[in-house]
Amino acid sequence: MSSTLTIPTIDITHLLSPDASAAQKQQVAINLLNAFTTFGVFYITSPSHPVFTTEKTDHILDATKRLFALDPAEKALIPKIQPGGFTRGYVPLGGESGSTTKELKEGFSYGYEWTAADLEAKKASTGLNGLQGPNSWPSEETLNVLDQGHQDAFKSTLQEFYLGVCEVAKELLKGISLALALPEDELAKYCSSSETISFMRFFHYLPYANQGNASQIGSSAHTDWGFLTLILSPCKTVGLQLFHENAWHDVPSVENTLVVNGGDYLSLLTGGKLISPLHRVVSNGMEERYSMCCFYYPDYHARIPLLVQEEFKGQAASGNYSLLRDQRADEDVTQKGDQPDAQDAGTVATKLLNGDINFGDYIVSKWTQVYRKGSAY
Ligand SMILES: O=C(O)CCC(=O)C(=O)O
Ligand SMILES: [Fe+2]
Repeated sequence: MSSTLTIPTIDITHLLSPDASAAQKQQVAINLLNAFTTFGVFYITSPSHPVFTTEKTDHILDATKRLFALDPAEKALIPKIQPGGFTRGYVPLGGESGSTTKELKEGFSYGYEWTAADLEAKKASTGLNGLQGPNSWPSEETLNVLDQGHQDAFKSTLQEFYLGVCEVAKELLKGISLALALPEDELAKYCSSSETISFMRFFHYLPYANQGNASQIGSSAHTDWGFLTLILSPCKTVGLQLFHENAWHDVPSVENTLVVNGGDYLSLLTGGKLISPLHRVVSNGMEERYSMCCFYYPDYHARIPLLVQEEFKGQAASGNYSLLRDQRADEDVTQKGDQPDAQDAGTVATKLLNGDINFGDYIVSKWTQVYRKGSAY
């Protein structure tokens, strides 16, 4: 059973506007704090920003549908994601999971588009970190198929959308900093190159009824690992659900908004004050669902100290974050005591908060836990 909660929609225009007064920004911060401490999930909007317009949403949904509607043989030619945190390319059905449940979804993962010159310059200077690199686009031939008869080219539509969502995330950081009684640019200090390691995932959740599979799970119950997740959810069909007060609740699609949820790292840094919510995706059996999820990270080398003074009980104290749990598949867990990186949640939390490990190195090690070779179910 699930029901719908009244999850707030927060207009963040005052965070985006250079003319907004301190009082106006503070009001947005209060709304963010309420939503973050009650649910950990909320909707944001700002009519003045292109990401929230019906026109752009329609273009993105159309591009997403075109991609997943490709001929299976053509789809199979798109490079597949590889293990490790740097995930770019096609995610086949069953290619990745946070649990042993077969998740009925396929995906496509992309991020920052480097120019060839910038990529070479970066390699020659500091080198690429473990979350940076070129995208894995479909071949030119497939891109031509995707673009046929459409005004907006597939690749540029996706690139523009990714940068737009990263921009919104960065502005949102101002409101979150204020919500934590910090200077408005505090969190942005740790996110100067976020867009080069954050990434977007387009998901296509398959209706289970015609898959010969009774599982309703599109994405198993989990918390997100990072900082902020921003989701465009343009399909009216049931899908995203939030676990709140011991029950699952639908997080329905709301036009011209993005769904935002906090990630484990942000929650950990606030001693659990900002909730990293447990959520999942279910299918109603008959209808497809598409979503576009941006996983917004702080800088790879970020070592962020605890951001709050007060002690909070609850989520942080329980250590119940996916980020801190060993999620290797059950079959591997029997051996995990032998693994050099097996550590309990409390130890990992302390290391992250003390700055003994940086965000990026830890995330890279986490990603290897959810990768499945091919469709190994
Ligand atoms: O598709 C969605 O709405 C959410 C997916 C999700 O929670 C995830 O991939 O972490
Ligand atoms: Fe998630």
